[in-house]
Amino acid sequence: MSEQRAITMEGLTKHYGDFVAVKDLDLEINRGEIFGFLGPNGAGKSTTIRTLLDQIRPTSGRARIFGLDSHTDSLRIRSDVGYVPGDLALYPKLTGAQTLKYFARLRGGVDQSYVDELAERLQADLSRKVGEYSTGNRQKVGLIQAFMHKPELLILDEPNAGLDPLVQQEFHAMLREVRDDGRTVFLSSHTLSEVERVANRVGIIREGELVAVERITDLKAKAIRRLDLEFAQPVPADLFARVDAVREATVDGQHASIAFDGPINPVLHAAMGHELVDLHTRDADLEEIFLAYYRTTDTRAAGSTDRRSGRHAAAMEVESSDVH
Ligand SMILES: Nc1ncnc2c1ncn2[C@@H]1O[C@H](COP(=O)(O)OP(=O)(O)OP(=O)(O)O)[C@@H](O)[C@H]1O
Repeated sequence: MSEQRAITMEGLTKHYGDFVAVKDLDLEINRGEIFGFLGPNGAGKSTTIRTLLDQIRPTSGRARIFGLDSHTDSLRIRSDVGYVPGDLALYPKLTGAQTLKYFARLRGGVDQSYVDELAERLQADLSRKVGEYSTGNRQKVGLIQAFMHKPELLILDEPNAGLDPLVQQEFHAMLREVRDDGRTVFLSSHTLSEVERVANRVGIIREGELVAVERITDLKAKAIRRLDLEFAQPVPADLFARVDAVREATVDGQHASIAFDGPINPVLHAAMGHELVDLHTRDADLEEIFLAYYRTTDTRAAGSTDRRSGRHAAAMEVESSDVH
């Protein structure tokens, strides 16, 4: 267990027939970090995770957890991992408490007082039958079973589903405690706002390919910013069309709204010669950065024959309406 890498993926690839769900993933997750694994629905997050856990076999490439092969050493690995699947299925006739006792037995026993503490922190009602639970309550049972043996690595596939904001805050506090303990969290999500509060680094996966791996702070430094300008007179619609830094510009009469990266100077330079009445800048949040990554790659993919392009564009539209 001296291995410093919690997870190593080398050329990890998974085909379903001739469909490429995950393509050539190279990624290293260090011990003691919270890593956000981000991508829209269908990007390949769950497939990657299920490969890590040896629930499915890679078509090529390999994954290691604490230096151990995810396939040949899967039994040894399991005792050090806590996992919440994206499609958590529990026995509907057992109560939450019975369910957790069952999982605890499978683990060879856990500290019951810690289970009680987790249940209290997440405000989980364990007395009722799981079949009667809301999504959020079921998710809480999933989280407790993942945390209860204090694993070295937590692999959480979209764990926030159905949790109300207060419980989410508590859950984030629990994740930070895991990290402060030197343990590791691999957290998949389709919304950046969910991970930006807790993650040290994020990897962005799109159509099975890793398109970026960044420290959260670097991602913010690269951030696209927004500039809103109000002019005294209407300005030409293509005023910012030739400015490299401009990623997106909406010019409507006397108003312009610009998304840009890098220094502000070239943008202001383009505006010169027109009388400015007001100017307002703001940092884009990570959701916008996330969408920008997708916009760039979507443009590149335009005209490609990838049968999934249209579907992913649609998925991102739903996401953007969620965040704007
Ligand atoms: N058993 C399977 N057979 C065929 N295709 C599959 C199978 N499992 C997943 N896929 C496809 O692989 C792609 C990646 O799916 P995956 O579940 O890994 O995505 P995801 O990023 O976890 O998305 P979601 O958030 O929707 O779960 C999807 O297009 C999905 O339809």
